[in-house]
Amino acid sequence: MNIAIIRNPVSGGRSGARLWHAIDPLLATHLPGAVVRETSMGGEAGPLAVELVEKGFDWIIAVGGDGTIGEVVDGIMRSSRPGTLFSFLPTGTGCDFARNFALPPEPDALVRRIAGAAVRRIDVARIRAPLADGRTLERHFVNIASAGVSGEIVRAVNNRERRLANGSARFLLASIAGILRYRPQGARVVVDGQEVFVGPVTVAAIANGAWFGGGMHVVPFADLADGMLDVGVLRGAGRIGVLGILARLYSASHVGHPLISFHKGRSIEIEPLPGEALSVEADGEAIAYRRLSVEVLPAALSLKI
Ligand SMILES: Nc1ncnc2c1ncn2[C@@H]1O[C@H](COP(=O)(O)OP(=O)(O)OP(=O)(O)O)[C@@H](O)[C@H]1O
Repeated sequence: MNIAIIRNPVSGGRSGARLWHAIDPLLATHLPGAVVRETSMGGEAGPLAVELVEKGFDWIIAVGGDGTIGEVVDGIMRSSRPGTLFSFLPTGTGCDFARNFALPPEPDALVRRIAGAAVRRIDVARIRAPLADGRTLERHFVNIASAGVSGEIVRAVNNRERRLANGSARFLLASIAGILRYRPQGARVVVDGQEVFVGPVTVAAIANGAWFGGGMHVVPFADLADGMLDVGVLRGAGRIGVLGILARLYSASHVGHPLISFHKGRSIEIEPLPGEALSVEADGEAIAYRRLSVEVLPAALSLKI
């Protein structure tokens, strides 16, 4: 099998680099012949995945965080062979997608696990945004896309010049700061053509996986392989109330809170009401879209993990 590894060398900072140095010498034994390509800047992993698939590689392994995983999945989905095998070795900061799988933390066990894993099909989500010139912008995500304060938090977390902490602590600090600054925006949420909410929103998340924000179990019912997307909507609320809910997200004890509703569907729209603005992120990366128009692609990804 032709194996290509796409590595983001800056993912996870120093601990990501340490993990990679432990993984690298194991490749020759467990993934013989694997070609390693490193990104040299942000946004390169997706086009690199397309290039490698078109060159004939039939198994692409992402090494990085959620952003890199999402970009590589997007590349595979855009390629002419979207059924190409995909795996990942999580070396990122938040590693929220990896939380959906019980992966061993030790490098040797991790590489063995990937090498010997069976292939399973999981769902992928596709965002579509119409452009003024009539074209449609498309991007896939595999874990969660969201709109609201989470979009602002992701922008702060990914700002490499202003980092106060590492790992999940960085998400928590950015979340507290983001919530204290945020004013809920008016939005409309539509699930399979039915309007499920209109009004001020703090966060609306469209989930394929169950975790975001460095360990927040935000949509705990989300199932990667059910052919559906789960939606969690946290309505506009006072800052202290939202900080209280933030504390509950890690243990999923926010479920049942009167300000939160959950929905399930195949096609989801989250759009700002006139005069309002939503910050949007997908797989932990800020994206320039102002609304989310998402559909599920059931069993689209051949995941070997
Ligand atoms: N060579 C590079 N130099 C600088 N930035 C890069 C490079 N390669 C990728 N990037 C960018 O690095 C960012 C972070 O990547 P990634 O999500 O993989 O790691 P992370 O942020 O540490 O982990 P997580 O998303 O799990 O919290 C992405 O925006 C990606 O586009």
